[in-house]
Amino acid sequence: MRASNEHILILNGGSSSIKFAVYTPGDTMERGLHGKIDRIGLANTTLTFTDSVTNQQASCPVVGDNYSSAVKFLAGWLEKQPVFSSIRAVGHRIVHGMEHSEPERITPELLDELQRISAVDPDHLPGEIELINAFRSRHPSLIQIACFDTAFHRTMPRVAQLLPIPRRFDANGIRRYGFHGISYAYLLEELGRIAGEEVAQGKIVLAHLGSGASLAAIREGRSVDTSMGFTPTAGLPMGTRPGDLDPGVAWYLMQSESLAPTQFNNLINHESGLLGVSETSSDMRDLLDRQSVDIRAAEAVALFCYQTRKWVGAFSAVLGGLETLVFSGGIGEEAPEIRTRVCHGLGYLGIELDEHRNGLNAPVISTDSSQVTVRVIPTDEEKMIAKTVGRLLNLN
Ligand SMILES: Nc1ncnc2c1ncn2[C@@H]1O[C@H](COP(=O)(O)OP(=O)(O)O)[C@@H](O)[C@H]1O
Ligand SMILES: CC(=O)OP(=O)(O)O
Ligand SMILES: [Mg+2]
Repeated sequence: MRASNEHILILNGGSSSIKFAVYTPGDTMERGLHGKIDRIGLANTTLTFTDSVTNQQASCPVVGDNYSSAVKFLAGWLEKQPVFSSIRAVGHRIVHGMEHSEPERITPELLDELQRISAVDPDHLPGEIELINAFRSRHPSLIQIACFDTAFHRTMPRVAQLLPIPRRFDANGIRRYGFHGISYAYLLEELGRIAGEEVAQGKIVLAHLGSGASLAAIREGRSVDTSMGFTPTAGLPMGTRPGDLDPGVAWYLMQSESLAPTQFNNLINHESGLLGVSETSSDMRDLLDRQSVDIRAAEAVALFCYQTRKWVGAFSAVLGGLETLVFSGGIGEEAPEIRTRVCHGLGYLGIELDEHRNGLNAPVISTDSSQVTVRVIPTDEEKMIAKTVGRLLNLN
């Protein structure tokens, strides 16, 4: 039998942030100390956390200006927290897992493999590997578990995975994988809990609209397609990533601007999307504030809404109809104007928003007579990982 004071630490290593949360395993999966380091690589990198006892927020400056220093700082800071001595396992969000379809205990072999494939997602994997190594070297007895963002989409039919490039590349694993799978798994579970299993087995589009943004088409509880592909730069425009880009643009820029591969990688991970088009910010809040006075901000917002609407339409075709549309992620959960503009003109699909409900970020934002139920469900990747780790270690 497990000791009642055991805890699980969850780490979600993003491209410019690291989120963390401590959970008590069990039916309720109670969250204790949690927080994040954000603005990694920028000035004023800060660790903010919520004290689980007082429920008060505090913050401290992070020493150093890159991902490695943020990882070291976080590991050192967590070790000093009283709860750390009762941490039994660490669960990691690993954004790219290629063929891995299940969560796995992190072994030296798995680490080697992640290292080998880290070039496929240079924006997430190297940082996530550093996080694993930091805890492995400082606390070798801690169990570490990898939960892959790609795993949820392993059910996609072959036609949704194939890339239309020479066949030999597919043999090397160069195909569409899709991401945000931990979030999608959580949203689907929540949908079943809130609306019932019959709804969760229906024709669903899940829209995870955060700094990274994607949509997934779900039927009978399984992913049948998603907007991201071989890497998280594909699909719709995001904070700093372009989404789908005419492949000829890559070659043209390499010629005309003498862009080196690393510069191109930087362009598609850090300089494009909302930031690239607006020339001011990757943050949707800033752009919504500025759109009436700055045409560049207005165009960035319009492009985001237009492309997201296109993906909803495409996925309704993939599913042969649509019954439920779910908005999630920072933008999906908090921006009524974006939801209105995404749904604009989708009446032909049976989508009818109730603007009052939408303005309140209500759980259901469609009208009672809408054929498609449109919902807002806050996602919780950390909780989903905690549940998985608890289940794997028989702690729940
Ligand atoms: N009230 C809001 N209105 C519009 N956009 C918002 C609001 N709150 C958060 N966002 C946007 O959500 C995005 C971040 O989403 P989030 O899911 O937190 O991202 P991450 O991928 O970093 O976890 C940012 O573009 C931010 O501007
Ligand atoms: C997959 C992905 O884009 O993740 P994030 O939104 O955390 O950057
Ligand atoms: Mg995210």
